[in-house]
Amino acid sequence: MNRVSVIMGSISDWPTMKEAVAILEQFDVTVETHIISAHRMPTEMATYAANAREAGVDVIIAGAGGAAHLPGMVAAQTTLPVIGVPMKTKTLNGVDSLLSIVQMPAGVPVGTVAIGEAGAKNAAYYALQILSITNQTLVTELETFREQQAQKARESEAKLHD
Ligand SMILES: Nc1c(C(=O)O)ncn1[C@@H]1O[C@H](COP(=O)(O)O)[C@@H](O)[C@H]1O
Repeated sequence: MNRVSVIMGSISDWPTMKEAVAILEQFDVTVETHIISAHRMPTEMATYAANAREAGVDVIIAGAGGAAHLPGMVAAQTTLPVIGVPMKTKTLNGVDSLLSIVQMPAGVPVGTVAIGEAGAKNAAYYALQILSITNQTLVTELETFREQQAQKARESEAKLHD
């Protein structure tokens, strides 16, 4: 079974990152969650990232806020796909997190999504789409999800003209 790792710099990121976990759990994948900070737990972070592929992880979703170095530092130590989720912050509205995550040097990519909960949700869908390259069940499930989403939009369109 496919495995997605959802990691975050602090427990204070959980209200955002749980949105990603909730979506992943609706699909046929195993999810693991960890608090791992590049700043506060540099040794554990390096060990985790370096061993993730061998441990059976397929995709890493990493959320962090402010000086959000976690996604980039994890990406530096693995060739697994890393998706970065910038936390919304009180001081700079998450622009600090976004810029810290997105501006990686060439050769060490972090696939960066939008700030906050919408970003966390899209990180989950993006991880599922990556996994669907080799998982036909996920292809079918994602197509069903897209159709349900379209149906809801059509219904709201119809309500607008009631
Ligand atoms: N950006 C990082 C990293 C890191 O990048 O290693 N470790 C913690 N943090 C961030 O600090 C913010 C405040 O954390 P606290 O609420 O624990 O003070 C969180 O959004 C976390 O992701």
